Amino acid sequence: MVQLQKVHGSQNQFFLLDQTQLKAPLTKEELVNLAQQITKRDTGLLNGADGLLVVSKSHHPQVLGKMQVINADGSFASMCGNGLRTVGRYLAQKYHKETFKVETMQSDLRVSCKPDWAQDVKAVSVEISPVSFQANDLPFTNLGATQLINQNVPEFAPNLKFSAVAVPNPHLISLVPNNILQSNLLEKLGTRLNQKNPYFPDGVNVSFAQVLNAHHLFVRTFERGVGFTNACGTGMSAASLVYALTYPQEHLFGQLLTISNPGGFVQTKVHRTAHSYWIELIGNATITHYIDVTESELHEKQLGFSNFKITSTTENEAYQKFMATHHK
Ligand SMILES: N[C@H](CCC[C@H](N)C(=O)O)C(=O)O
Repeated sequence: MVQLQKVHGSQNQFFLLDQTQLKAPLTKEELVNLAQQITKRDTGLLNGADGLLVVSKSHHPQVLGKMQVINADGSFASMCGNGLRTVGRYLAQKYHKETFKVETMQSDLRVSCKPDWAQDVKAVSVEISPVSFQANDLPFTNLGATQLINQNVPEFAPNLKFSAVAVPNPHLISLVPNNILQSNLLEKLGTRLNQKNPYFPDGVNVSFAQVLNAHHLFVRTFERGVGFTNACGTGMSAASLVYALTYPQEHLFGQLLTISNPGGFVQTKVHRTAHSYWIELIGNATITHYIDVTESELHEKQLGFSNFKITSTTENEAYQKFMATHHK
């Protein structure tokens, strides 16, 4: 038997599969097929999810495992902030370690377990990096510049300023007033920039961030390869960086920020390095279900989930209870 987990970070939901359990790891095609089917909100497993996190062996020193991220549409992503917290918790429990690195597409990232936020609400801190504002690192084109930091882009929306940053997956960020946050502009722009368009050939995660007070943002994200999610870890991290750069007089680097989202909240800390930046993302890593299935079923083309044996945890109730009393 093979055990999968259904997990969430700030209610950004994923299935997590540790491939090292398998005699024959799934091929790339089988992983994409599994991700596309299991995440479907109607016919998928447990009302679906936003993506599939695949854990496999890393050959890098001091690295406990490798994380691959597959969006609900089957596209691969170079990074997933909420997902990395749940993978971090998984590897911490598997190897009885508190602080270690996880290999991701572009770099080995630091992960450290934090004191529980509440009974049955585990918390993990992860490193979000590398960070780049260069057009060819997103990529973006046809915006008249090789960097986009707090610029007007009338083609996207009148009167808003936009920033484009790779962390390293691609993000388009705008700090907006509440009425814009509540409008359908984010859905229209997110949809448009994730279909064939002259600006983001590989698509882009689009986030609108509202400044609630000096150390508190609300961030909503339309994700590449998924659509709206309850939270986007890399989106909230990118928004924190853009916010710190936009208000240098607030001296926000190194300050603990609270980032609320439709699924709850996380904390971020933006760090400046000699040549760039990195962001610390701290938040819950919740396991809602354990799922036992035979290895052969995972290799099947047409997955039926009826034989998947589900065991629910009580962690989601604990998370909801914590958010009800702490949601900022
Ligand atoms: N949709 C993203 C990947 C998932 C990122 C998000 N769920 C997070 O927590 O960072 C992309 O295609 O770049």
